[in-house]
Amino acid sequence: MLSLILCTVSCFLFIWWKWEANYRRLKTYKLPPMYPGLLPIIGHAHLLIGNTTRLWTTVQKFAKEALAQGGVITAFIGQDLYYIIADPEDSVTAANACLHKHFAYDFGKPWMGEGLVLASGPVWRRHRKLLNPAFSLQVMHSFLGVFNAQARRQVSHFDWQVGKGKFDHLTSLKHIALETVCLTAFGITAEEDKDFNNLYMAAVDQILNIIALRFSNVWLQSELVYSFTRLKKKQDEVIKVLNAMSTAVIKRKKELMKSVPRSEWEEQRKRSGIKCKALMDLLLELSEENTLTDKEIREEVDTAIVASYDTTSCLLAYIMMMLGTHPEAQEKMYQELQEVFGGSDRDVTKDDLPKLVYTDAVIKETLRLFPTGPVGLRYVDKDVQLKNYTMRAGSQCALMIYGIHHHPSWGPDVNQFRPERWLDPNSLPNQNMFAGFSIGKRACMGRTFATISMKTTLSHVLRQFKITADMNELRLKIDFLLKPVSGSLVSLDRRY
Ligand code: HEM
Repeated sequence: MLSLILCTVSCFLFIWWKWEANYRRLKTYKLPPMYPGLLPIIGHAHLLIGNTTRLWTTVQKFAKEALAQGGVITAFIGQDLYYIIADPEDSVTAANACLHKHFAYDFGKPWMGEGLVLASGPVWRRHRKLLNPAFSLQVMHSFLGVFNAQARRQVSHFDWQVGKGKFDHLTSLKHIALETVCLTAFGITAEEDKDFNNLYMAAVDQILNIIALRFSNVWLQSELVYSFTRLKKKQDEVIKVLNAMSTAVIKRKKELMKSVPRSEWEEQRKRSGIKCKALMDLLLELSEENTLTDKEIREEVDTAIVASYDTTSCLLAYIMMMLGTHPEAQEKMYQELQEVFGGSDRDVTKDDLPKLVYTDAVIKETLRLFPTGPVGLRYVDKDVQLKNYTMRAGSQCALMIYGIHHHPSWGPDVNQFRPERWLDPNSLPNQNMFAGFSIGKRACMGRTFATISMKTTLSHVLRQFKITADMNELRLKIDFLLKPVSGSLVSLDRRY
């Protein structure tokens, strides 16, 4: 017993000594101000422990402190030094210099492997270049037929709720968004088994929650400790469901391609209006050429599904709630739609898209206040010079997108929902101030996809319904993405 106590005390003293030595070494550099509440050994980790609602509160506090201290602060999580950056210029510098993702992204690798969001180094560079053509404006415009059809399906889902009071509109938005990515990026009809889709979407929610919990509860970061937990068992179950989706998508696409000769397939694609290769066609072509392995294809399919449907549906939910809370903004948007569509319920065309200026402002303003990806975490693999500090190689950095969006340069009404601020580009602070689709070389590849599909959905929904909501009811958490815990409720009345 005595030897066990002695052993535990010695281990503790050794860890403490190591932590102190590391801390004293780093303090010899000119560091940005330290966030209050530093404790020996664990640093600021105690502020992150708990559920992911608490994590969201802590992230907001870190961002506000960074802004109060001139844009950059530091914190320790265990031994790791973090540069927490809310200064827009420094964020761009850091985002472009540090292309390596933080180790927390590895927690998602049993699911998405080296897919674009998680990959680093040469794999990321190669895949980004290979997949880039699938996100061109031409490809996105060719999806407009599907976006319109899906927006009409969304309207018919919402029809059931008219006049019935508040309902949770996120579930329906998610279903339609999942179908949309299958129809566009993968060129297949979505899984018709509703139960399977529900199971899949629940599994996505669970895995994102698990990843966030592993980051915030630091003892779970050790693979050894984690392997003995119930959370790990849950993860294994959930991953089986997640992989079943990408396997089904690839299988269905391959069957579809086999059922018709190649020449006819190409002809069909031309007839469907898709002139360049959509993501799945490109992936399968790269597989035929042996440029990508089957495993890499599955990982990119997993990545594209979740990167697209979960983000766009959450943002659409926030936008509808914002419009429901701000009837004057909703009325302005409705007036714009009346002007562009001349009072008809016709489909959105590519010529309409640039005319939807106020709609675009509503999307950006909501994303500014509710950034779907509120923080980007990166590994600092070399010394990086910021405006006033040098980030040291071997440390970590947090790009505080939420902080950038609340920077004082936005003006005294920074916390208010005011889409009008986007209407005069000259009155906007510089372009680095908007980081809703992230910033720098690793910014979102699906920005155009997301913007066109959301504009199309909103154009159809707003022409049909008047929305009422109360944004104060919304409770948020960071499950990797900024997600509602509860209260994503709206009520709908028909316009006519
Ligand atoms: C409202 C919708 C969307 C928002 C707000 C959004 C936001 C973001 C953000 C913040 C990142 C950086 C993530 C990080 O560094 O951790 C990102 C990356 C990414 N997004 Fe999106 N996204 C959206 C929709 C989409 C869609 C529709 C697609 C695909 C069809 C997509 C594909 C990607 C990919 C592939 C990356 C990784 C890029 C890289 O690391 O090189 N996103 N997105």
